[in-house]
Amino acid sequence: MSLQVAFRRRFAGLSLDVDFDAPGGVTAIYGPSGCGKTSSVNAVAGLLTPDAGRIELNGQTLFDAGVNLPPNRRRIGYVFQDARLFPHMNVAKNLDYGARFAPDPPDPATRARVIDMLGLGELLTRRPAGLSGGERQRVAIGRALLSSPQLLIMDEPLASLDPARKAEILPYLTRLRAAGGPPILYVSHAMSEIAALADHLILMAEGRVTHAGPLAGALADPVAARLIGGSEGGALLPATIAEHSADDLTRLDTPAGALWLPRAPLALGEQVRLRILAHEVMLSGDHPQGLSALNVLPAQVVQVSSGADKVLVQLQVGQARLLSAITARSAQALALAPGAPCFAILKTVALIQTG
Ligand SMILES: Nc1ncnc2c1ncn2[C@@H]1O[C@H](COP(=O)(O)OP(=O)(O)OP(=O)(O)O)[C@@H](O)[C@H]1O
Repeated sequence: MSLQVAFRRRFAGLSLDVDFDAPGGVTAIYGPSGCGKTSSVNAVAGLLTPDAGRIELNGQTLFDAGVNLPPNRRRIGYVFQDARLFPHMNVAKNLDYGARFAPDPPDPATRARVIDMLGLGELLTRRPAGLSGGERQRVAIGRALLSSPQLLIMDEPLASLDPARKAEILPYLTRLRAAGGPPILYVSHAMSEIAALADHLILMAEGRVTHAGPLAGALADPVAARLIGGSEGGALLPATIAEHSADDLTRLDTPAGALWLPRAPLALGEQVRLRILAHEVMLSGDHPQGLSALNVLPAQVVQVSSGADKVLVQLQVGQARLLSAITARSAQALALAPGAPCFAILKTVALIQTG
């Protein structure tokens, strides 16, 4: 898949000047409220007409001077924050409504696979009013998938759900990604969702793209981490479940080396992601002794980035880049400079299931 987006649109309160490419997989769009995320995906879907620009999907021009393909001819599935199901139709009919717009409607096996993947089999005869918010969102995702889209847009699909429902539905989205579903443009305020799902990250602020690139690289990059803000920066590593030990620990093989976590109820060989937030990584000049931390890794400083609050230190650890957030006082005491050897002490490592 290739999506190229470049457009301008002036509103009374904001001028949008958006330019990004989405190469395939899941591309997350992240940024503060009102920065133009929804407007950007609406321009791709054909729900917002730019003042000027060009939008191209898989070589087909969706928008350009003299071209403005209507939404129903763009072959884009859209999942909104609220499910927007037809209240008078049962789940099966809502799902099949999606297929009406497919130029090559899904065969019964594909329909059955989508129903199975989203756990909709038990719900087919129910009306939307009798479904939970999470169930309604699963139906909305199924309906969008059955329209055989070239691209799926999800705009804050979990935002209206409570934490329990969010946790329930996220595995369906990771499964969709793992099953090689259509490429997805995923708008979200929640970096935890993005860390579980996305391959690429687009950061926006005040109507513009401020960073675009692979997600893992952005999270471990001091400049992008500051744009993301808060305490969301830190490495995201692919990992494989490698060993369960007799003393209830699990070893994971990662590009940063082997890491030990409390026993994870996952099969050997399973692929997961690990999120190591910058403020969970301490640094030491020498190999620390007598520490309870399970994971202490030899590292080399790549760059030191001072900001208004913390100092962000990017580290090379094995084949991976990690980020550590420390105080200016600690950075000075450790005399950190590019190339300096040190030890990274990982206080917490979060395991994210991705399949
Ligand atoms: N139809 C419109 N008419 C006028 N202004 C609009 C319109 N649509 C969007 N805007 C302006 O564009 C800004 C960006 O809106 P948009 O919904 O794209 O932001 P967002 O990043 O998705 O925000 P949120 O995270 O709160 O959903 C809005 O604050 C508003 O000022």
